[in-house]
Amino acid sequence: MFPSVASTLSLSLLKACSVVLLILVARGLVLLINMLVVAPMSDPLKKIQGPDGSLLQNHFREVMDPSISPNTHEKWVKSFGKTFRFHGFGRHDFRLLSVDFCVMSHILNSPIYEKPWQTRSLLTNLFGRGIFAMEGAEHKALRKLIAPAFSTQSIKTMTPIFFQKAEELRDKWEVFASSPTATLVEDAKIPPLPAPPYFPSPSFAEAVIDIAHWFSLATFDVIGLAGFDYHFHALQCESEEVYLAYRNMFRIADKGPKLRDLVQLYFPIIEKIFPNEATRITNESQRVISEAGQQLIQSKKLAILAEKASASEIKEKDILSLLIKSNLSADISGRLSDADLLSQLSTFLFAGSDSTSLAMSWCIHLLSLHPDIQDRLRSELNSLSPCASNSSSTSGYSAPAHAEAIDGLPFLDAVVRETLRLCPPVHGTMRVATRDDNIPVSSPIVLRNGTIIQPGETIRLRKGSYVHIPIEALNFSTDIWGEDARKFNPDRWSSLPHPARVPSHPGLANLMTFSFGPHACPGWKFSMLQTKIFLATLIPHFVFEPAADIQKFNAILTRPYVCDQFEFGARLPVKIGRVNL
Ligand code: HEM
Repeated sequence: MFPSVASTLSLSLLKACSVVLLILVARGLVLLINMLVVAPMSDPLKKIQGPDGSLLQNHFREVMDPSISPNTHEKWVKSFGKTFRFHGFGRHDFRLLSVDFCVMSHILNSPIYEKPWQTRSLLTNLFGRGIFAMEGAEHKALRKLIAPAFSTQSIKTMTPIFFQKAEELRDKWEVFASSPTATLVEDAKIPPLPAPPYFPSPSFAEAVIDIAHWFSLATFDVIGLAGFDYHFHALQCESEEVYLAYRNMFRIADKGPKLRDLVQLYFPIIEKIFPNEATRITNESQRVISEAGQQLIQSKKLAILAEKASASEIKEKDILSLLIKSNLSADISGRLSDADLLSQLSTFLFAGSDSTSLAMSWCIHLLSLHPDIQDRLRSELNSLSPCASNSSSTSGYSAPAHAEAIDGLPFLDAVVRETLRLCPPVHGTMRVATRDDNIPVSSPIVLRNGTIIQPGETIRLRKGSYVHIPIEALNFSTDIWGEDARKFNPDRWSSLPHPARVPSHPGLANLMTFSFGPHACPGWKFSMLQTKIFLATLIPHFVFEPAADIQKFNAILTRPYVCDQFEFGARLPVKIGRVNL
């Protein structure tokens, strides 16, 4: 009797399971059909022109790969106008792309648009839940909190740090430039480059250095000191633990997301159950960063509490101090936990160092390709004051005053802006609509059915639609910058064409490099001044020539690679020689 009850029970259970499974499969099918067929039919973006593709074709590469994106964007703008759609994960997935500033301004300033959860999740996996992952009131409060660290006054107080690190780097490079047998990089883990093509030049010793590597060390030290009042000494000790942890983590991230990474975004459990080599390296790097960060937070907390106890005025304006101070004073409910503080620290370490180091690397690269511009810049810097051109240290004169003089040099300013325009370290970003919206356009759009949307009228976007913010494409737009938009021409900044002069956002004319709106880069002034001070310290001492063909690769940031040597990772070798003083 019992076996038959048991078998009846198990039969019922089996039936119940089958029904549940059937319901799940049916529901999945309905969702799939809705996603692939029904929803796209009523998507307003379907009406807009854009490149077509086969069923599962995507246009991610055309949109985001800097080796083809400039030509593709230009071709699409010619064919479809300034605002069009492309395909994400297949023909059903319509996404908006626009080089119309009116459209971009609306999207970047409206609270309707947020970073997609996929972007936030990817960044959270690397840095924890820092500012990059925040939206709404929480994000606004944090921006307010850190604002004093990025004020003009605060940045002025950081200039001695910029000079100190620029001079340390100059002294390191002196050794290479005066030794014809200098090695490319001291880090033995990076395989040496094959012999570079020879560029005959009587002024040159045969030293070739990887400037991307060196700027990366120097800017890491700068953000440590300026952002957290902590000295990593990465420039002096390239095997500095936290720095290496970062580099290792980015050697993985720089390869770009693989299919497995995309699947893991939707099913994070896979990473936990089947960790691969990349996961293990990332976890180990995060462990090192976390340990160092926790120590830093604790000692900073103690220092601030001690200052509080002695009733002396707390003067520190570095990012970490500001976060901790506000934490100690805010009501308990609004306080950041130590884990939150750690995520912010990790985020700023990345945001503040890598992007600026890339800006400097691209700048030297462009100057090496344009010796005439390099010479003009050197002349301007030499005319400034002896401090800029000789090897004396910054001690003995006021760094902020000297920084102000450097900041005011017109050609240096033009060279830095032009580099940031032509080689934006952030190639593009993404937003998603959290509600239905109507977006105003300033340039006409011809819909697929021939209807024309006139300037001042709007296009409709549905909740959940993705928008690509094409930073590089806007920087390369011939409508904004003129016919020679893809040329390195710093002189354009002394007579900008009208569309580039009327800023659609505050900041650097219509340069998109730092984005704009509530998520715009808070570090742009910090980065510009730091770059200028480094150039003012290095250019009067060294001459640079190209050492290899370089290409851009974009994964989170746009980094330089030696053509056909992708496997060696990001690097930018240049020939370096001493200027005969
Ligand atoms: C050349 C150097 C830099 C470039 C090109 C750059 C570019 C950008 C861009 C494009 C964004 C907006 C991303 C988005 O909306 O999706 C951004 C955000 C941000 N940047 Fe920068 N950045 C640079 C330097 C810095 C520096 C030096 C710092 C800090 C010291 C910094 C801190 C941040 C932070 C915290 C955010 C997030 C802002 C938010 O979400 O509210 N950046 N940056």
